[in-house]
Amino acid sequence: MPDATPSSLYRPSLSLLTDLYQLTMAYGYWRKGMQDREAVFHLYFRKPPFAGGYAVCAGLAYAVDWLENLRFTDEDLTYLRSLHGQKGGRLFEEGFLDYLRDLRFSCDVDAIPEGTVVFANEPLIRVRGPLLQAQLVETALLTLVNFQTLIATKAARIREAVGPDDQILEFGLRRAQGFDGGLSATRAAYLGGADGTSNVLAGQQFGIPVRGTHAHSWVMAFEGEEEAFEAYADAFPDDSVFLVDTYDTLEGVRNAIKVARHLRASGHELGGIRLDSGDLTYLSREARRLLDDAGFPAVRIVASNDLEEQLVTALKLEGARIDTWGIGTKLVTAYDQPALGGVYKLAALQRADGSGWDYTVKISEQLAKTSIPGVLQVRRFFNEEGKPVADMLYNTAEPLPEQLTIVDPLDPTRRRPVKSAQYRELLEPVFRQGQRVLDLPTLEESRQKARQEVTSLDPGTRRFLNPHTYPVGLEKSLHDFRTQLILDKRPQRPA
Ligand SMILES: Nc1ncnc2c1ncn2[C@@H]1O[C@H](COP(=O)(O)OP(=O)(O)OP(=O)(O)O)[C@@H](O)[C@H]1O
Ligand SMILES: O=P(O)(O)OC[C@H]1O[C@H](OP(=O)(O)OP(=O)(O)O)[C@H](O)[C@@H]1O
Ligand SMILES: O=C(O)c1cccnc1
Repeated sequence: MPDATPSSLYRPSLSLLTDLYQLTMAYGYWRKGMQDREAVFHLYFRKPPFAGGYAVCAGLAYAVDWLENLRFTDEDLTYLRSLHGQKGGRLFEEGFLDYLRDLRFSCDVDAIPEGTVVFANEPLIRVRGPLLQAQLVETALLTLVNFQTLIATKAARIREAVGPDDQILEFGLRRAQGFDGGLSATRAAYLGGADGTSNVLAGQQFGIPVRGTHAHSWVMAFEGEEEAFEAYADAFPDDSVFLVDTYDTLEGVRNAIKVARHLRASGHELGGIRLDSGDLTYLSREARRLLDDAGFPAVRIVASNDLEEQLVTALKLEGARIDTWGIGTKLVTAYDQPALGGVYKLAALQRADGSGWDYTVKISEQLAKTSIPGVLQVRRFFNEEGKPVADMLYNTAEPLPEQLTIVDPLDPTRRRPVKSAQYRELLEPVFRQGQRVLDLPTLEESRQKARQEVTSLDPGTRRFLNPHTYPVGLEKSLHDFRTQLILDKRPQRPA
């Protein structure tokens, strides 16, 4: 059994970061000579997370990196060579491993940029290219995009709850789903709206500002609380935030004020105090009063303790005086919905004789789960004020009619003729024949985009409770075509 340590997991090749069935299907396509049939797949989710009205897409930078580095190394191939089936025979023949050794990603990829607000059924990524390759990348794309989109959305909701001015610090690493869960969650949390993190590796890797206070153990390691605060202030005279709740919170605030006076006498100012238990509304109000009365109105109040967006909303409504929100577990684990159910579905396959597309559809008993055929693009329409009003999915391989009508895929009687002249195509070219054609935005740019996109939404779509469903529909000729395809594929059983 090879030893795997965190550092050995970050390896030159992550091409085996996939489900076995992607490789068995690849082998099967190769044996059948189908590997180069052109195919189109879409990655999308069917419901925004957290019963919300939107999601903030994230993870594309990781996905692009994974695709650019897709290579089967000798080490990967040695492992694949060692795999055997139930009866002891080798799973993959040598010729296939040679094929994998020479494989170079050659698909076209179009994607919605990180930080964009997205809705159910919209392809976040479209992969078009040789069937074997377009299928092979499914699992990695899903694992990278599903998780980061989930966490970026959670962070955006927390930003909505705290408002534009307070600071959000992400403190989740210790409770994250493993070490990469921690690292990618920090990135996505920052993209979605956090201002900083306690995660030092994320600071180094992504340039996210690192921030922090100290633990209860710091106070417990000294004779008394005041002595502990003095010692911390001595080490960080301009960067101290004292955790005041180890023994008695308001007594802790008084001790913090004493040390703040000493700091001021030597030309420094206390940065803040942190509350980590008890009634955060009452304690923050009392702490604010004590600090203000003592002449320290600029000392910030940080609060932590299992916070999430609903609790933050409640604390705000109760009149809590909190300036910085330290949020860990419930942000980085997306506690109330730990997975986004994004899927990756085949939508079109070039005919064997190369004479055009055969469109494909996965039928389900639930209409919401029936896939959408085509080579899809998402067009977002805006009103005169530049606010998004509706999104339309359409098939780029077919001509568009003059007059556009959007049909709700779940209720085809709900239709909207398109009036707005302003629109944007959401999917942008990222790879052409395996070569990257897009310079990715910086994390900072994606973060700013996320905020601007969320604030451009209607308040009804932004609210937490029973949000308004933003209109996303199929262009009518796509809807008609899909309906006919479903009728053709579904067995017509006699009553
Ligand atoms: N004013 C408030 N309104 C609603 N919930 C609050 C309020 N103040 C704190 N909470 C939340 O109540 C929960 C319980 O907090 P509390 O400090 O009583 O328990 P605890 O975390 O077990 O404390 P300790 O860390 O001392 O063991 C936490 O999730 C906290 O964020
Ligand atoms: O509550 P979260 O949103 O997950 O935020 C992170 C929590 O992690 C720390 O607690 P922990 O008890 O691990 O250590 P401590 O001694 O520093 O409080 C910190 O005090 C927060 O309460
Ligand atoms: O710096 C902090 O206050 C911190 C860091 C990690 C977890 N909880 C708090």
